[in-house]
Amino acid sequence: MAEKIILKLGGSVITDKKGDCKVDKERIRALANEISQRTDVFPIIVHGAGSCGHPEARRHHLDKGLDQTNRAGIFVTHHAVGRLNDAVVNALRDSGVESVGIHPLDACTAKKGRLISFNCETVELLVKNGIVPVLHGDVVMDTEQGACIVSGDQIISYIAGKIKVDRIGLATDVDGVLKDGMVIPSINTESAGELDIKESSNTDVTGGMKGKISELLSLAESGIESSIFHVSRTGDFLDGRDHGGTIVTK
Ligand SMILES: Nc1ncnc2c1ncn2[C@@H]1O[C@H](COP(=O)(O)OP(=O)(O)OP(=O)(O)O)[C@@H](O)[C@H]1O
Ligand SMILES: C=C(C)CCOP(=O)(O)O
Repeated sequence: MAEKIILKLGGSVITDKKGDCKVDKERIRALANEISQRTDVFPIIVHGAGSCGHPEARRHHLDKGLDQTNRAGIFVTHHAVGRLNDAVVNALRDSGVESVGIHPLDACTAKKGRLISFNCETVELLVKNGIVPVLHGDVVMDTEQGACIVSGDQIISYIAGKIKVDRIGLATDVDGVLKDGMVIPSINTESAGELDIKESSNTDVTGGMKGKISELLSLAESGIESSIFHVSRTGDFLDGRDHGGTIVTK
């Protein structure tokens, strides 16, 4: 039976973070092609927003919640990341991988920026029927602050707590978690405290690498490991080979 995995495609690798919603179609096509060549793994895909969501969310200060002045930001931000989601789904389907987009705005609610509900049964049934669910970071309605931005990393942490998967991998634009330019092969809560993990050099409302590590460390604390690696090593991760990146562990 195929291994069930969660694969995150970082927003930085599927968009040009310098442009305003500039989808990197070539990169997405190449990743879809990599995925289509594997029969031993079945992925649940989660992607970030990159330049299709972060600039919009920042402009409408949605990370600070909703008020009378920024309600238009819901549509604008969701629409931008929705365009990116369509591009990922279309590329997968063009490569022969049957897939469909699942949008957190429609499926989830949050409280103070943290997910409190997400019916994962739809994701499970899609997987059971051989259809790849493609989720993403999104604007989500929030019981306390009106709305918030939920990162793809938080989505991973939530669904991995509900759906049993064999492996979790995050493809990004750096080789892993770095210290003095070198990849740290493995980190846990204790060792991460000693590292200088910063946000992101691009517009990012969800904490960049710092936010990512914090989500993955809480997942690791519950016994679920994950890997961060450079996007060029995605094939290695899919095949279960050494990916040269960082393993986030307990
Ligand atoms: N210690 C560190 N090691 C590696 N990268 C770091 C570190 N500190 C900060 N960073 C920054 O984090 C960035 C990666 O995080 P970023 O959130 O941009 O990734 P992403 O894969 O695009 O994810 P997302 O889709 O959530 O935006 C790197 O490009 C780098 O600039
Ligand atoms: C900015 C939006 C809409 C989602 C952010 O998700 P991330 O790129 O995974 O942090």
